[in-house]
Amino acid sequence: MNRLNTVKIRYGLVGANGKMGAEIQSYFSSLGDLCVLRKDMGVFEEIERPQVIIDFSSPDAVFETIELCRKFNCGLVIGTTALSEEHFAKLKELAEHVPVVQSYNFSTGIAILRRIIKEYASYFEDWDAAMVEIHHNMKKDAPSGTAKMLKQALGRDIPISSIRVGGVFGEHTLIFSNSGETVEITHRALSRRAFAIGVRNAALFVLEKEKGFFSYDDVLESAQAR
Ligand SMILES: NC(=O)C1=CN([C@@H]2O[C@H](COP(=O)(O)OP(=O)(O)OC[C@H]3O[C@@H](n4cnc5c(N)ncnc54)[C@H](OP(=O)(O)O)[C@@H]3O)[C@@H](O)[C@H]2O)C=CC1
Ligand SMILES: O=C(O)C1=N[C@H](C(=O)O)C[C@H](O)C1
Repeated sequence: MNRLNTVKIRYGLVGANGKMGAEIQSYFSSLGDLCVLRKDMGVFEEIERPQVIIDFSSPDAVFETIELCRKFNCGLVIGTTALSEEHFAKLKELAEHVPVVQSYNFSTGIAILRRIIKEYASYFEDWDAAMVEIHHNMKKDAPSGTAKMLKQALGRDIPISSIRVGGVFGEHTLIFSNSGETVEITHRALSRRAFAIGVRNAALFVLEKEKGFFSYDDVLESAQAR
């Protein structure tokens, strides 16, 4: 059996009643992990000290989440989007004491796409570029965190179109075009499980680190190095 699947994580969850909160609890429970702290709007249940806190909620919750990590002296995995510079500054302060993994997308496919973009962006230097991101109609922020992250990987400003429709879990298409041809690269999440798997990888990574600010790329690199 995979060694990592024998570890049972005792975790805290902020945004526990949300869509990602439900998916994380369902996936983590299937592997024997225990949710020992649950926080949501008007909800706070603490059973015992968590080894790691996971936050998929709202930017409004993040400062309190940081305080919780300080109180329990435990690491953080944060997927909440639309964070401000102040949020990042506070998360980095926290990372001086405990490990923090922050990513706007915990799917492996987006991590690969990001690497592809970084490596091949220069081939498209003279081409027009744009992005289209499609998400479910309950999503509060636009553009998506992933779109911002992919734009940063590309290293230039490009137009981003955001579409909110039905139950789409998350689609990102990067378009390169010149007068003669078009290249499109799409990533499509087929369920929220793709994110939950990455969140668990990140939680296991946090358990092995002392402190520091990490990306999901760091988590994947450390898994590849094993
Ligand atoms: N990094 C990644 O891989 C992914 C990131 N996300 C991001 O995760 C976040 C959550 O997404 P999703 O689960 O779809 O959203 P949901 O709205 O379904 O869930 C968020 C939950 O957090 C609660 N919440 C809101 N504000 C607070 C607060 N101040 N304190 C405690 N709880 C609060 C909400 O309560 P209420 O409904 O009452 O407001 C809700 O129950 C978003 O930022 C989203 O973009 C999503 C998927 C993947
Ligand atoms: O809110 C969502 O659903 C998602 N949010 C993240 C984002 O904003 O990029 C990741 C994923 O696309 C799903």
